[in-house]
Amino acid sequence: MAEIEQTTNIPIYPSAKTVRIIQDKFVQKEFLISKDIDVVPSRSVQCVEDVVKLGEEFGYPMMLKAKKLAYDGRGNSVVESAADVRIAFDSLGGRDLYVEKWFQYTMELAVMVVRAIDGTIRTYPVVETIQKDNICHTVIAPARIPAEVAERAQALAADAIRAFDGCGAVGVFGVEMFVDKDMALVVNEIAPRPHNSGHYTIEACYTSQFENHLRAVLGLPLGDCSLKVGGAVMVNILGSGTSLDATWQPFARALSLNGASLHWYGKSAVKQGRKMGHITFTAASLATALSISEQVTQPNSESSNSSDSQPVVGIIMGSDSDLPTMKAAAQILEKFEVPFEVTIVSAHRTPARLVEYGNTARSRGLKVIIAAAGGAAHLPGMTAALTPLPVIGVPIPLKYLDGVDSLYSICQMPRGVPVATVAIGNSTNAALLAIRMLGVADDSLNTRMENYLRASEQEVLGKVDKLREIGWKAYGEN
Ligand SMILES: Nc1cncn1[C@@H]1O[C@H](COP(=O)(O)O)[C@@H](O)[C@H]1O
Repeated sequence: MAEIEQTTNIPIYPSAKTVRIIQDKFVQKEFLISKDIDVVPSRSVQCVEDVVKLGEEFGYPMMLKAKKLAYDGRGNSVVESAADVRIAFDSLGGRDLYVEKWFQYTMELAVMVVRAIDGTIRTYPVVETIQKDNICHTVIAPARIPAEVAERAQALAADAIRAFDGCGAVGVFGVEMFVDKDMALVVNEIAPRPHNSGHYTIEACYTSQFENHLRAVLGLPLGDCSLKVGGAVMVNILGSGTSLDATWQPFARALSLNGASLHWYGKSAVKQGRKMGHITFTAASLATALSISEQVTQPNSESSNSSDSQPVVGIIMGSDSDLPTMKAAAQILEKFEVPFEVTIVSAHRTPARLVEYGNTARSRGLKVIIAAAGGAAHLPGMTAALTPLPVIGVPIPLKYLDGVDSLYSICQMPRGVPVATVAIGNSTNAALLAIRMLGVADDSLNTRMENYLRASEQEVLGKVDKLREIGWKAYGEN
């Protein structure tokens, strides 16, 4: 921060300098451990050899992290084994790095802490943070943990910030921690600033993290950090592809909900996975706040009020000439009463439509995509590259090469972008696999799948009886 001439008695918070001091101190585990703070062990590294040496001490996997500008899954890399060290190191090349020991956690918690100039410390409630793809998706306040654990978490967060006494650390800090299977707590990261896991405080607490930050650095009395509602759920809204319409969908749904407060950040461009805003749901109880939030986050689930016919499986095919092969998939989904949509998307003839379909599939509520194409069958692979949803590829047999060309171009995907490929022309199996995937979150589908398996077993056993009864000659004439 540039030098600012101090014209009043209001102290000026040297944020950039403090951030630097704290960052440097925090990566030295000895600093916090010497103050009896339980932290995930971490150590600064300068070169590949340093990382390899720590691999021997910490064991693999380990996290390699950049000291600065590492957030939302960026600026860090998992080191699976000694063989991965160089790749991981080079991927973060040229930055100040540290290595963190792998920690097997059962839950992630966060506590916002505010420290006044005179050293007074206040803690906000303990919240649960739920990450997907290394980005925080949901913050639940208060965390669904026993009171005794919450007390320990607040005390640990306060102690962690107290450890920086003497560094000029004033203002708001986000303390993130892991919970292990025995409910032990260790500090994972400290963000020396107002934090995403504290955004819920705007609507849910008497004094928001932002107001308390200002109060702290201006030397004013700190405000009340406690909840003024029964519960709050903060949901981050991430860019859905580059589509403003698709990204806006959760806001459109939240506009009609009581207890939903919308924050759109007004960023100039929508980018896939970028935080574009957040919505905080508050209510007299956490259960109610959660169920309101589900009307935005899971608009197709039973707990929300939306219609049952919202498609969860998308069947796409390169041409209408693929429909005779794909009919069987539609019939299976109909039989299992799984809502689905069918449309034509060609990777080569309608590339822009493919990008739009892939980028918006998830936000439109689809859970699985079945993609069919023949010949140079790039549709399934390109779709899998655009969406995190599972994609099942159906190779269509054409006049030449009997579908082997389609099979190879669908299943031979590069590492990192999987397509589950079924047998040539077997769209029935594609639909059955999609239903099994949906069964992970809907047990009634598993029951229906068991019945389906039993019915096909009975069908074969019936044939066995008939063959035995009438003999192979008569059976063959039937
Ligand atoms: N690979 C590809 C890209 N766009 C269409 N196709 C495929 O080309 C085949 C022949 O399409 P058509 O019958 O329309 O000529 C179809 O199997 C269709 O999936």
